[in-house]
Amino acid sequence: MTTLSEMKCEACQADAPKVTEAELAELIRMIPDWGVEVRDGIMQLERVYKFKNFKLAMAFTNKLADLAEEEFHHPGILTEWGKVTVTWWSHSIKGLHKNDFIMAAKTDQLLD
Ligand SMILES: C[C@H](O)[C@H](O)[C@H]1CNC2=NC(N)=NC(=O)C2=N1
Repeated sequence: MTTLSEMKCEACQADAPKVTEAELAELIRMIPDWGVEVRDGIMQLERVYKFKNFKLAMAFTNKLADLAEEEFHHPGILTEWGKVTVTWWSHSIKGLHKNDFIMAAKTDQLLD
């Protein structure tokens, strides 16, 4: 069975469907270190990664930027000393698409 991190994002059209509640319940279990936040009515996936210092946090941030460009799907990123907060949602549909779960799983792989 293909895991989320092995999947590719699909082009995110403005009329693409948000994940249903049932899909959300199934997909969130596949990325157990991620939480769901709602900001300005927009559902988002979020995880905080901890690092030993700012240099390591920045190195992770740069790898994430490359990943986002490869998939042309981009996160919110807050990079601080020893900490990177990553937030995934689909701007075009103002909510969560399967792409966001794929990218969250791929983000976790950057730690390997
Ligand atoms: C213009 C629009 O932002 C682009 O088509 C892409 C770029 N990256 C993106 N990233 C995310 N997270 N959501 C989008 O809808 C999105 N759209």
